[in-house]
Amino acid sequence: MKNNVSTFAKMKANGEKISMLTAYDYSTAKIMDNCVNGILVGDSLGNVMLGYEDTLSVTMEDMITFGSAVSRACKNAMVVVDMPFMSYEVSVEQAVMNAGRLMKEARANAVKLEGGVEMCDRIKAITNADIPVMAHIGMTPQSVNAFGGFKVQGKSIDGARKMVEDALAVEKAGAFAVVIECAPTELCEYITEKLTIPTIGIGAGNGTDGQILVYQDMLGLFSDYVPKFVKRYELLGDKMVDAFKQYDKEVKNGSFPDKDHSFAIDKEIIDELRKEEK
Ligand SMILES: Nc1nc(=O)c2c([nH]1)NC[C@@H]1CN(c3ccc(C(=O)N[C@@H](CCC(=O)O)C(=O)O)cc3)CN21
Ligand SMILES: CC(C)C(=O)C(=O)O
Ligand SMILES: [Mg+2]
Repeated sequence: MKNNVSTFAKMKANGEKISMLTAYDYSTAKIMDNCVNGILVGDSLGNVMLGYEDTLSVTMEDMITFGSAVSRACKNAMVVVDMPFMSYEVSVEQAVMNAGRLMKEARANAVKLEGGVEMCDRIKAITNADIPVMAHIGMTPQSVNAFGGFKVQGKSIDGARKMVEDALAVEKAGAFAVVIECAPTELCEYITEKLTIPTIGIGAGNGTDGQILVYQDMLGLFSDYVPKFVKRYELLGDKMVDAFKQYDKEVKNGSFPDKDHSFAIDKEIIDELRKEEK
């Protein structure tokens, strides 16, 4: 059966770590589906799929195009789709409408939105519509202009207190899990102990209930920037360069395509055709 909100709850209760990665397309999601517990169609697609400098330009239509592609591929992993910037901030009504679109049109199993205490009325209303909500606190990239950059959060006593408040508030509002991004290890550990819902960390150390990374980052396919928290498990970008250059060489020296990758015709037929032409 497909993983769902109760799978995640049980895993936390059993002390089992939860693994998540992002994916944005059918082919990648199909490969990933049986490897991790959950797949996030993140608005980070703005950076890694569309080449924007941040996530602010990502639209509902983008999330539906990429989200539905991933949903079509997943039979095992729970599929969570990010709500893009300005699709939930305006009002509770707007938030519920757009969360509903991600369920109906992207066939998400849950939605994710950024924000703590100030987003709790949205989290409550979406949850009341039976749409599971994953919250996202700490360094929330849609607030890059308010933060003045992608900076680690929660290092001061006020910042740490605010993050604990945010975590407790999103749990109370009904979130089934919470992503904590770019925050000190011990703070995330403390929050994880205080919450009954699973915490999923990115740049949050090893004390959270689960982890998430952007798949292009962990495969070495994205080089615009490499945050400190990214571990590159492969350097597929280098392997792709090798393959692309080999192809270019073989096209130019005529060794591709060979007979095994070409279609044949009876010699008599081609001879006859050539005769007719003369
Ligand atoms: N490819 C990709 N990976 C991500 O993890 C990611 C995205 N895109 N797009 C949306 C956000 C943006 N994220 C980012 C972007 C930059 C840093 C970064 O440069 N951090 C620095 C400075 C930290 C500090 O000094 O406070 C670092 O060294 O990690 C971190 C997270 C995380 N998300
Ligand atoms: C990195 C994760 C948490 C995310 O929000 C994204 O990929 O958009
Ligand atoms: Mg995101």
